[in-house]
Amino acid sequence: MTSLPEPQQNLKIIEQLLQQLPAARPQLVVLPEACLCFGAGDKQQRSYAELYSETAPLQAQLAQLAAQHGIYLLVGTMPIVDDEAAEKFSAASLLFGPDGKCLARYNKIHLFDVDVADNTKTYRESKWTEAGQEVVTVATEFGTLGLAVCYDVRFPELFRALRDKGAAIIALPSAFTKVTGAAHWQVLTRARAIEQQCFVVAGAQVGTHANGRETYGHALIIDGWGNVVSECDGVTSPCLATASVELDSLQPIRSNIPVAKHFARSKKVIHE
Ligand SMILES: O=C(O)CNC(=O)[C@H](CS)NC(=O)CCC(=O)C(=O)O
Repeated sequence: MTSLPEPQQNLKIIEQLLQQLPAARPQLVVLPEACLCFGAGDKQQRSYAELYSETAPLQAQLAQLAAQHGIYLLVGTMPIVDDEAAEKFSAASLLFGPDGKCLARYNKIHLFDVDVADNTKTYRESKWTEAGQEVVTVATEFGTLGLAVCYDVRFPELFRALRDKGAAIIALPSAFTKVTGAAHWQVLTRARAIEQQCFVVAGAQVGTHANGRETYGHALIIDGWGNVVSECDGVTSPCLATASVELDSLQPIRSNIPVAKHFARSKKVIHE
């Protein structure tokens, strides 16, 4: 997506995308980071933040979309507050189930306080975002889903923890910068899939946004062997990358290359 600042306009784009979904169920849809509000000023973003509640208007609309299509809908991130008076919000990833219930919330742990390599831009996400404190996995009818967001992909320890908690698929909604994306996006996402022997489903923002920011796009679905099984072209927007995958394909990879077992052993040497 090339998300706009205003949530209702983005919801319209999401509704159109969902019209194009393949018929197969169960179906997981991973939207990009900041899919409901992108390129707004900090104050404007804060003004769209909701309490985490099934009666909050945006969450109710998203729940209704998940139920209408009978899908697992992972809402990249949206601004969520736990206290109406809070200055900062969580960049929260919410999973809605096919019955419209919110099944999980993950608050982005690693915040993008970064100067991009060519010095064109500085990012200070922690100025308006509260960092997450918890590793989150969630059981679905197709196995355990692990949740991570964008810049988290540079921290393999989080992905190890998700695998330890049983993840078979890791959702990675993102909004990579054009510069870092061109250099690192595919290498990082494939590396995390290979290391943890998990599918990685990485939604992406693409194009030029309201604040002039450029994002890299190339939403990806990667299998547990590191193959790219579907990819958006980095130009078309909105765009769906879709794949039908066999979760059982992880089993031979995991038994032939037993990294989880070997890590349990080496952890003592490395961390103690
Ligand atoms: O700010 C918003 O509206 C939405 N959030 C984002 O765009 C976030 C924080 S600024 N972007 C990233 O984490 C990029 C990571 C990245 O590009 C890298 O690791 O190289």
